[in-house]
Amino acid sequence: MAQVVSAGSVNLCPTSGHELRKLKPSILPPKFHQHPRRIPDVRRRRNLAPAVTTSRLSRSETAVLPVVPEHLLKEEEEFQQIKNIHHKGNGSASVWSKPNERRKTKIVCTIGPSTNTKEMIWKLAEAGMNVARLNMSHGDHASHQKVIDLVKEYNAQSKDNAIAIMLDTKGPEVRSGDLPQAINLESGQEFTFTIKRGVGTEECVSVNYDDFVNDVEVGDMLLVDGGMMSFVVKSKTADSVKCEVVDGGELKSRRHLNVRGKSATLPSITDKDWDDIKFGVDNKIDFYAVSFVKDADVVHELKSYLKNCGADIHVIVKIESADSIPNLHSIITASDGAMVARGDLGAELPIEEVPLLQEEIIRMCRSMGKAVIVATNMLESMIVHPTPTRAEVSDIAIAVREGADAVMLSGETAHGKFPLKAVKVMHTVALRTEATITESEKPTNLGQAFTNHMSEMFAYHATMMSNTLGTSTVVFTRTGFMAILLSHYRPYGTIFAFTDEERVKQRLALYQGVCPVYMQFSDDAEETFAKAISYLQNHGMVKEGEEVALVQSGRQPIWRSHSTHNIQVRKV
Ligand SMILES: Nc1ncnc2c1ncn2[C@@H]1O[C@H](COP(=O)(O)OP(=O)(O)O)[C@@H](O)[C@H]1O
Ligand SMILES: C=C(OP(=O)(O)O)C(=O)O
Repeated sequence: MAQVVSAGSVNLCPTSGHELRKLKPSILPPKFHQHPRRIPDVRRRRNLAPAVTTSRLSRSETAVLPVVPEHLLKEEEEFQQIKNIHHKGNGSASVWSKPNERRKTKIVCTIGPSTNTKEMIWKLAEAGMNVARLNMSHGDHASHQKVIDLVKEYNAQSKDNAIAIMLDTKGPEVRSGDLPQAINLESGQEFTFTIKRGVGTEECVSVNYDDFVNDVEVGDMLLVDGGMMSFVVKSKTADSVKCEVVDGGELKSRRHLNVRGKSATLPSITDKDWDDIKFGVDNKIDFYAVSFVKDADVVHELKSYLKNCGADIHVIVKIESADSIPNLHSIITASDGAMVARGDLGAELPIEEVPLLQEEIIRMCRSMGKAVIVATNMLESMIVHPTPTRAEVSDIAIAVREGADAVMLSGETAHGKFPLKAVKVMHTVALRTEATITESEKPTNLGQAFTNHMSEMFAYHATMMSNTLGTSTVVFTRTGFMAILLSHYRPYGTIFAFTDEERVKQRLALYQGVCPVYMQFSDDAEETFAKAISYLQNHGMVKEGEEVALVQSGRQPIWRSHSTHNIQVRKV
């Protein structure tokens, strides 16, 4: 924690007094306008969903409008428009029953004591989980192995659904030690953190990081559990840090410990992480989520290790360290995607920076064609309550509107009381929000190099074509590359990605708008197209007479010797 955020261009945050790197001027989140309205009669008569109609307004428009007949009319128009968009996005929405096929934004679920059984994995998958996350900060290899085996078993027996597996490294995180039982700490009382092992009393608890005493200074603010409790450092000895409790609460075992404005001076990948990474290679998992990445070097190191092992595992960088912010661009460039890990991010940096960083990271990933996940506290209250707060619902809607590939559940599914309800809420909110998105920001640098990148040109034009006609897109891919590229253009319709690799099918489960399907390709392109279309028809994913945009391109186009790259419209 010796590296205070300091070098480079620094901006003194006037309200918090913390030193912050100057972020790019942020584009404020789009403003929404909610009419305090009655449900118009016409909607009631037609038995339409009594949903509040949201619409994008320019910033200059006023916030609240009185309800007059014109507005009711406009409201009905807006509602119809949304219905049409919904229809455009999902040509056959009415005949689909499975949540995963219609929702575009994916759901990552952390698996823990509440969900690590066969019954719960199956139920989570059916409720809408797309990615199972294993947090290596908890559990052991045997318990994670059991979950991996169960997810693979689910995938093997499920013909029309796939769950990706993400292994989240513990990283150089600083945690308090084990306690025989939770202790209550009152504001104003003294409390000590020590680097001595095995201490867990009412007055003092161990910290798992030997340089803790060297890294913190008198006056530093310590945050426990992402800021649920805070302490100010009063004095230090050779092995202990004496603090005063600022915001008290219940201290449980193995809680996160952050020092405001500082990152731990530890390597991003620790010995334990390398051990866990090898465990991931042995189990052919799909993604690593790498904790506390501070620069691109660590991503290069991991990628070259994976290459040497011949492992096809994608690397998602967790943006949670103060030190990562100045290196965001190079870190994301080196990776396959990023996770906005808001828990630690909001502890290392002032919390008011978190929404701005979330927007900036999503924008950056989108512009670079990388996956992006928004994580932590999304439905936190549902760990103990069966319904979410309205603020949590809004938080999910914002991440969806900002264009995240996926939203994540942590404690809600790992140790919460209502894991299935949490997934259902996330599913419903994402689906409802997606139906109101009229146009999404197009990737800025994708498509600029059309002359060099045939695939990008095809992805761009296939998207334009499917959006204009209101069709789904059907793509054939061996590596997943073309499906991922299409996903970054965010077509309104679903991307049905046919692949002859089970691993690729599983990985594509993370990507926004992609519905992966395993299918063996035949040597004949026409025969394969026909097989794919009849698969979609048989599964109720497209209807007879409907058009689909068919894409045959990518880095390794299939049937290249027989036919050229092409996009075409086919009638089912
Ligand atoms: N594999 C596991 N075994 C036991 N408990 C777990 C596991 N995964 C998660 N949890 C519990 O769920 C909580 C929330 O999960 P997560 O946000 O991933 O963890 P953390 O914030 O501790 O890194 C954890 O603090 C822990 O109590
Ligand atoms: C996702 C996060 O990481 P972890 O759950 O490992 O603390 C976070 O800090 O928000």
